[in-house]
Order: sequence, then C-alpha cells, then structure tokens
Amino acid sequence: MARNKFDVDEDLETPFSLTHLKRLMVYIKPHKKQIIFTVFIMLLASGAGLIGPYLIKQAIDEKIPNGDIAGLFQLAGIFIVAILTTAICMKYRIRMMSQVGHSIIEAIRKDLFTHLQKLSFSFYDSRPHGKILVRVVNYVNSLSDLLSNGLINLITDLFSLMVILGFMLSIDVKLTLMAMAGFPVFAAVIFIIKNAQRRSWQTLSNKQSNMNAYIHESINGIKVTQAFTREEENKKIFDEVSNSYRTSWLKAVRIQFLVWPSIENISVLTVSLVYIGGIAMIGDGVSVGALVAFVGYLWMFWTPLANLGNFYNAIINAMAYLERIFEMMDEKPTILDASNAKELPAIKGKVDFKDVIFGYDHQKILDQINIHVEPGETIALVGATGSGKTTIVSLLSRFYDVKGGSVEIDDVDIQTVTLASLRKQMGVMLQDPFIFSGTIMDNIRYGRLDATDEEVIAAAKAVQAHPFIASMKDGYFTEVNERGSRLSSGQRQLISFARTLLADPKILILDEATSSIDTETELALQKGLETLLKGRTSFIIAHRLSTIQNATRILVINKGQILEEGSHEELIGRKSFYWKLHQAQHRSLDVG
Ligand SMILES: Nc1ncnc2c1ncn2[C@@H]1O[C@H](COP(=O)(O)OP(=O)(O)OP(=O)(O)O)[C@@H](O)[C@H]1O
Repeated sequence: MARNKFDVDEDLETPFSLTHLKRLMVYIKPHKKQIIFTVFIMLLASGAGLIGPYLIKQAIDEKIPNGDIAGLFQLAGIFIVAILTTAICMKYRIRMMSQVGHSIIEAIRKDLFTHLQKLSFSFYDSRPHGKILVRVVNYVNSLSDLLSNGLINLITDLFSLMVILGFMLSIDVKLTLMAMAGFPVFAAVIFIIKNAQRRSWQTLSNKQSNMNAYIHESINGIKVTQAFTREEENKKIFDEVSNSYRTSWLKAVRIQFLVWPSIENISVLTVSLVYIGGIAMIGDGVSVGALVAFVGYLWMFWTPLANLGNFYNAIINAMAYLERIFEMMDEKPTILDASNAKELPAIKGKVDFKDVIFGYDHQKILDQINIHVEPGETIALVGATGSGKTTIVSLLSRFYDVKGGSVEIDDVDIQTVTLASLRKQMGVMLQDPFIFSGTIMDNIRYGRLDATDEEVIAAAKAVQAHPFIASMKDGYFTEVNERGSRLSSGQRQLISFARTLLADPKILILDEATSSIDTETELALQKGLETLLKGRTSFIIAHRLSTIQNATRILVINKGQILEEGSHEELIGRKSFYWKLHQAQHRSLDVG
C-alpha cells in the first residue's frame, strides 16, 4: 500500500495477534539463563521485602506484651538483613536486565537493518523514508522498557501477589475475603479500557511516524525550502503534525492514567472496609497485631496488582510498536532469487530485451520493447523526459521485474540467475549519484573493497576526476559528508563515475553520467571514454547529444516505445526525430 505522504496514517496490514509476542520470544530465548537467574534473585528480593508486616505482627502480639527486648532486637536484625537483601538484589537486577534488554533490542534492530538492505526499490518508492527510520530507531527503543523490566516484574509481581495472599489468608480468611471485594472492580476497569488503550497507542505511533517523516523530508529539502522562503508555511505544517502527535499522546496517556487512580481508590476503599470489619472482629479471633499486619499486607497487595496493570499497559503499547516492526520484517522483497536460481557465469555482454512490457503500477510505462545488443556495443538512449529511458536500464539490473517478455544476458533470462551474480557483473551509475559519508577514496572504493589505492586513483584519472581531487587539501582522503553536499554536482558525478568504473563491469550503465560536467572536462572524458568502454557493453542515457555521437547505436525512446534507432550518422541522414533534437540543441548552443 502506498503511504507516500507524511500526513497519511499507516494502515496495519497484519491484525493484532499473539504471534507477535511469540516472535519476540525468539529474541528473548538466547538470554534465558540470565533471565531465569534474575527472576530467582528477584523472588528472593520480594520474599525478603514481604516479611516486614509479619515481623511487626510478631512484635506487637508477642515481643512487646512479653517485654522481650532481645526478641525485638532479633526481629530488627532480621528486618535489616531483609532490607539489605532486597537492595542488593535490586541493584543486580537493574544491571542484568538493562544488559539483556539492550542485547535484545540490538538483535531486533540488526535484523531489521539487514532486512531493509534486501528490500526492493518498489518498497522505498512507496513510503517516506522518515517512516522507515522511526520503526528502526524509535519503535525498537520503545520496547526497551518492556524488555528490561516488564518480564521480570511480571514474574516477581505474580510471586509477590501469591505470597501476600498467603500471608493474608494465614492471618485471617474472613478479612481476606473482605479485602477481595475490590478485585472485581479492578478487573472491570482493566477490561473496559483495554480496546481504547490499544487504539490510542496505535494512533500515537501513527502520529509519531508522520512527524518523523515530515522532519526527515524537511531536512532533505531544506535548501529548496530556504530558496523559496517556505519556512513559515513549513512551520505551520509542522505545528499541525506536531499538534496531532501531542493530542494523540495526551489521549493515550489519559486512558493509561485511568488505571492508577482506579487502583488507589479501590485500595483505599478495601483498606477502610477491612479496618471497619477488623476492628469489629478484635477479640473475636483477630488480634491488634494481626489487623496491623493484615492492613500492611493489604497495602502491599495493590502495588503488584497495579504493577501488573502497568505491565498490561506496557504490553499494549509495545504491541502497537511490535506490529509495525514485524510488519516491516515481513515485507517481502519483490525482487528475489528464484528457488532454482543459478549463478550467472562470467558474461560476454550480449543483451536482449524481448517484447518487454513494464509498469511501476497498473500504468504501462514500457510497451513491447525489443533491443538486441552484441557484446562490446555502446547503446545510447535518448528521448523526452519521462519517456522511459531510466526504466529500461533499471530492468537490466533487475531493480524491477518485467511484467511481460524477458530480459536476457548472453541468452540467459536474468530472472533465472541469482541477483548477486547478475549485479556483480554490472556497473550502474544512477542519475542521482549518491555520495556516502567518508573519504573520497572510500566512496570510489565502495563497490570493490579490495581495490588498491593505485587502482582507485587510476579510475579517478580515467574519468578526469583526478585533477579536482588532487587539488583538495587532503586529496583522496578528503572527508565528504552524506550526499556529498560539500562537492559540486559535477564532482559528485565524477566520483560516482570512477566508482562505477573501478568495479570493472562487463556491462556498464551510465544514466546522465556527465550531465553536470563542464564541456571542457567532458571533452577530455569523451576522449578517454572509447578506451573505457572497450570490451564492455554499455548503455548510455544522455540529454546532451554530443555525449553519445560515437555510440554504436542510438535508440530514440518515446512514450515507452522505441521510435527510431541507428547510428548518429544514419539518424541524421534520415532527418528523423533525432535529427530534429540534434538541430534544436545545435541552435540553442549557437544562440548561447
Ligand atoms: N519509481 C517509480 N514509480 C512510479 N512511476 C515511476 C517511477 N519511476 C519513474 N516512473 C514513471 O515512469 C515514466 C518513465 O520514467 P523514466 O525515469 O524511465 O523516464 P526517463 O526517460 O528516464 O526520464 P528522464 O529523462 O527525465 O530521466 C515516467 O512517467 C515516470 O513518471
């Protein structure tokens, strides 16, 4: 589903199910030992923590009336040991569970990142990148609390509840039944708000995602924003996006905070009830010490119960995030190796497009394309903007799959070979050359990590990039930032050209590779290009016709079809569409 706008909420493609929790278990399992040990430690801690009211009962009912000072000291000693045990266990638990929680988060994030690297172009075409980012960073982080504390708390709170209930029952069964009167009310509150809570957290994650997408888009487009002085307008949009995030947050929190006050009220009411009933029962099987100890346990009883309520909240929130995370993990790459895919042997470079039909969605972009290319030929694609040139070459690297017909290399259908063996033998220079953060050397070496510095420099020299790189302060070791914003567009193209060439591909695709390069550099590059292209099959897309005059064949693409083809001389001789284009460019150059 297309979600290609920051203010469009994402629909969940998978409904809520317990399978998300089961899948989470796969990440939790490797830490089973530490978790079990921590649970054991925590059980010890909560056991020690619960002994307090029992000691008070002993003191009030036995030691004080008997004037047993030594006994009182003994009880105090036990109490101190219990408190220390609890403190030490808590410290261990915090350290251990932070480690476990973050290891789990790291593993989830690693899997997500690895999966993202495999997803096809169509996935990235269909959604704002900010929405992808928010899943990998924010949603995964949001699981941290649940993983670090939630699970352990669940077990220890359940244990505490049992122990407290045990103590309460051992003190007095009637009082315990009185105290339990609040329980159905508590269960009803939780049940009633459950769905509203889940929906509110889903909405919140949508709004967070929208806000992230807008911030991401705004940062990417900041230069255009400033050039068109759109700051005020953008601020208004941001206010709207941010306001809707705030509103949904307040709503989610309002619902969540219904739990605590409800528990507080229920606990106050039950304690009052127990006091009233208990006082009436004093002397009738209930001692003062027993009543004080019972109320002590009753106050304690609601804390783990409230914690369980909070754990339930945390699970509900985490579920909203888990659904998004697993939905992305389940996103299938549309371009995959066939089950019986073979390795593409070392190619010679023969290429055939046979009756190729293609569209990005339902709209047909390419209609019955037939191209036959012999190894070593240079094929130029020219034509109007949006006519389908980039689309044709994208099919050759299988960035998208054809909808009809086939693309063959050396008579092998590219859908029958592994993607890696296909793409390793192709060099693609995309229209929008991407520069990564790092040095110029790193950027050129990007596609062939084992290339020596000398090979990198030779590639740069071949594409005429060497002079400008050498003139920089740190030469090839100059740091460039992401997208290469410290470089000119021509410089970015030259670096990207060198990167493509260094990979030494048998088939070379150059999409507007030299469009931003000055005429003088381009002329020098043109001279070397013949040597560079020798022995390689190449596809060159260019609007500047001077770039492609020496191509073996020029294909003129119009509305997804090949309008005409031939060498430069043939097409000029035919006074065709190409001739018109050529004339027009010459005229504009002359005027210029
Ligand atoms: N990722 C995409 N998703 C949907 N439609 C697309 C996508 N990429 C291109 N198109 C559409 O396909 C058509 C052909 O685009 P293509 O990029 O192949 O044109 P082109 O001839 O290379 O244009 P240009 O000279 O401007 O680079 C256009 O109408 C464009 O709108």
